[in-house]
Amino acid sequence: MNMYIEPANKKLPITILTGFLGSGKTTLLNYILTERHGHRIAVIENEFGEVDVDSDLVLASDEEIFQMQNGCICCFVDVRNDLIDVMKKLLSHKDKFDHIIVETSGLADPTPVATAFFVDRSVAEEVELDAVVTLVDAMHIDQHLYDPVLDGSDNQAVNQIVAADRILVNKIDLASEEALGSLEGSLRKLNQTAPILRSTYGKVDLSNILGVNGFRPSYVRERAEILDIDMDDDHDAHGDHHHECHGATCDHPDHDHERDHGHDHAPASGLRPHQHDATVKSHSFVYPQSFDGEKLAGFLKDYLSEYGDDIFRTKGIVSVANDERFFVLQAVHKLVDFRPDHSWGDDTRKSKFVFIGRNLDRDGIDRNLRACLAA
Ligand SMILES: Nc1nc2c(ncn2[C@@H]2O[C@H](COP(=O)(O)OP(=O)(O)OP(=O)(O)O)[C@@H](O)[C@H]2O)c(=O)[nH]1
Repeated sequence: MNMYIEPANKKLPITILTGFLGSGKTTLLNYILTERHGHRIAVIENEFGEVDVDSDLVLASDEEIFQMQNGCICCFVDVRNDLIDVMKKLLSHKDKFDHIIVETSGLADPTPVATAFFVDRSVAEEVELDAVVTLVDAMHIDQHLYDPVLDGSDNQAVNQIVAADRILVNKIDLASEEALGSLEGSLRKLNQTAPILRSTYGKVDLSNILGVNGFRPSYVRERAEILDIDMDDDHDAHGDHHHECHGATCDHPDHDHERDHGHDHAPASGLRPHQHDATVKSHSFVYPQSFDGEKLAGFLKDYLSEYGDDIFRTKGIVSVANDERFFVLQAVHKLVDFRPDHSWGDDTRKSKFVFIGRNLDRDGIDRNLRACLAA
């Protein structure tokens, strides 16, 4: 049985626009919709706390805007099902646009929203996640990141930053250079890989946040960049091209096994020091060998269905034996999307995985991954 999804011809890229309440999502969206950028965009908006689902598809110039207002998109299964229905409607006349933006409510956790696209197979085959773009209010974010009320419970402001592929620090007109520097330092501790951009009223070079997979020489690199996986051969400097990761036992100096998404930063706001999920970590694994694709797909599915509550995101670029194409892994909690992409071309074949979450068993993951290497 084929356990991974074969690629359809051309997939519609989806950008998930997230950010805490009032961070400037609608402002950015309006900027995107009025800017000439060559994309024809359909928008799905999810406002928090409104009553009705507006099932009309509203056409606004070249763009299509669809409002979902019956609850928070990340909290209610019904709303996520609505999202799939909306998506199917959009896909039924996809000739009219080439990009979809989903604006989540300010209290949403973007990961369940991203997950929703993988749930429905017919939708999953037609769309792909371009990027999770998280807006940060340069002036107010501290009070949410260090919210003492949330001590010990889920903090959506933190989750939004952790899940980001691009972070846009907005409202820089309201913050000093010093405060921005310190904020960016805090953001870096939460998310070590997403590029951090700055804006006022959402004005940003849109090529940095939309269609970020376009126009790069190496397709492998491009996909890796979207997934924020560093595919650079760190080991060149050491003449160690074939270094294998041994998880916890690996002592390679350049190896990025454990990125600490936890943080005990001193709050700029003067609130008492607060620990956000010091338990959230990321581990990466790199292997020069190719994998048995079926085995790996089976392992990922089983492992994430068992531990996916704690594992927020899993990403990877994978070399599969006897297949010219590199495979892209993108999982959100328990839902796994693992599929072939383009040919490796001139790029060196190697596999790299990133696991982000709590209570990660690095040795166990390493052992299990190794068991899926091609014979
Ligand atoms: N000074 C300043 N104000 C901004 C900037 N960007 C947005 N705003 C203002 O911030 C407020 C909130 O912006 P929105 O775009 O509505 O924020 P949002 O993220 O969509 O808010 P929610 O829908 O509540 O989640 C509005 O009054 C904007 O005009 C900025 O760069 N500088």
